[in-house]
Amino acid sequence: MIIQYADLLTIGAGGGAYPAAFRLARAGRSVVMVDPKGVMSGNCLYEGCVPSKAIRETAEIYQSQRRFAERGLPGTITVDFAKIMAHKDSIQSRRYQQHAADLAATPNIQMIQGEARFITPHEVAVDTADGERRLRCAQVIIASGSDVFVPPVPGSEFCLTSHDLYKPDPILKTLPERMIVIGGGYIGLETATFFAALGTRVTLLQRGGQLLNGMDPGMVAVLTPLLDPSIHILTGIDVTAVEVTPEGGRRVHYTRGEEDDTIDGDVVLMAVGRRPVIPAGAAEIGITVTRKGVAVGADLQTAHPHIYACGDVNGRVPLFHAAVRQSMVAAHNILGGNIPMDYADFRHIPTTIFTLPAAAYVGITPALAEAQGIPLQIGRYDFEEDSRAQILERMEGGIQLFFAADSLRLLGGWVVGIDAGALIGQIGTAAAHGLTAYDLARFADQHPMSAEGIGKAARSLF
Ligand SMILES: Cc1cc2nc3c(=O)[nH]c(=O)nc-3n(C[C@H](O)[C@H](O)[C@H](O)COP(=O)(O)OP(=O)(O)OC[C@H]3O[C@@H](n4cnc5c(N)ncnc54)[C@H](O)[C@@H]3O)c2cc1C
Ligand SMILES: NC(=O)c1ccc[n+]([C@@H]2O[C@H](COP(=O)([O-])OP(=O)(O)OC[C@H]3O[C@@H](n4cnc5c(N)ncnc54)[C@H](O)[C@@H]3O)[C@@H](O)[C@H]2O)c1
Repeated sequence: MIIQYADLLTIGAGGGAYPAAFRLARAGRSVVMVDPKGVMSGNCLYEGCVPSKAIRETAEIYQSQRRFAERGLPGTITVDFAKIMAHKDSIQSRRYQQHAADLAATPNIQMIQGEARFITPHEVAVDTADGERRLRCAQVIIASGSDVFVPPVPGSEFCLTSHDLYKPDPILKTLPERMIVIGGGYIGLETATFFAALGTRVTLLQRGGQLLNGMDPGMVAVLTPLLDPSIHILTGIDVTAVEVTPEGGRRVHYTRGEEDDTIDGDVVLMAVGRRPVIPAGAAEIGITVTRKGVAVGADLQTAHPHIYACGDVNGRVPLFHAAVRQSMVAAHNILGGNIPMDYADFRHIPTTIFTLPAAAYVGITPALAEAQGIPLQIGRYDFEEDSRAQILERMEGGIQLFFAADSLRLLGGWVVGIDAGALIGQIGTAAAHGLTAYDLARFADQHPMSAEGIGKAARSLF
């Protein structure tokens, strides 16, 4: 057993861990990152954001080409699924090389491939291929992230998960003719639209009455009719079993209201949520763990002020950029001697559902405003009248901005349609920094870019 000392040890090496690791290493602290993957970036690069969006962008280019077949780009592009997946894999491997170079170029920081568990609040054991290592640590950041949740449905082992689909060298090798998606959240709905765009016949089974459970029903109502009508969406579904058919396909058994029914597909994607990954020993050393994950406040400290929990593991806002910002907050508070000097702003984190088309939101939207009794003034801009949307032949959707009725301060917004993921960042920055409808209305954003719609939405109030 080797005993090593570290000023900071991170459990995990994803977005919740490495920004703090690099910040502290640059400040001269000795840092050790532990992750069974042995590489940086966690699940975002391994099986999440980057690989899924690599497939999305390819599917969108394919859609665009077909839209422009009658607008000067005749001819047929065909789908070579193996090459699409190879492109995805090559981006993952390029980014891993980039991260390895960053790591090699930074002094004071070491990566250990292994799984960490707590022995005491200041001692962590790491199980590696070569046996156990022990580290004494002044500070710890728990950033062990989240993992696919597979419900206890008989036959769920016959389903694919996002891990199987998006990991390097994924299990799915050919484009399925028929895909059944269980779950109409981020992963289920995004993946359904990517595969439908590539030519798969997709059926999506959602438990509740609304897709994208928990998101503003007004935004979901704008998005839903814009989704590919070939996607067969069934809501109010309770999946009861999955089985393999004699032909080697999959049959999903479900109940809807009083009725039992089945549906057949070539593959089934199980996408009903993720669960936090809690390192062994955490609860035993006094860290509070709830169903959502490790309990933390906006300072990211756990019950032990020298132990922080950042990213998906705390269940606050399970998105990559949220994890990165939390990691930086933890780094600042460590540098401040565990007396908080920085806090995460959980209210202004932009969220994009990268469906085709996409929807994005930030801050306070009408459903939340109503629940909190906040009167709103709403600024609207319709992409029907937008020059870039017309150029791209993508005039569906638009921008809505939500202002406090008394001060016209921007509280939030949503975008459905073109450039949603880019526009929501600009809206989020404005809301986080207290800009008003007057500020947005007077800013000369670029023409002909969709961002000029933000100023136009603000000017719709005057
Ligand atoms: C299919 C999919 C698509 C997504 N798309 C987006 C997107 O477009 N945009 C977005 O913002 N977010 C997206 N997300 C979410 C995003 O991936 C996460 O929010 C982000 O990865 C969280 O970072 P993290 O560092 O908290 O955790 P993770 O990325 O989960 O990293 C945690 C790491 O900890 C390691 N670990 C676990 N236990 C231990 C242990 N005991 N010891 C040592 N190491 C351990 C794991 O191996 C893992 O590498 C997506 C997720 C999925 C699954
Ligand atoms: N664009 C992005 O930023 C992005 C993309 C993908 C994933 N993510 C992250 O990954 C997390 C997990 O995504 P997810 O889609 O797995 O979870 P989710 O919580 O977003 O959605 C799960 C959906 O499955 C439904 N469901 C639950 N049980 C069901 C059942 N038995 N039968 C049918 N439907 C059922 C729920 O009603 C819900 O709509 C997200 O919370 C998000 O943090 C983010």
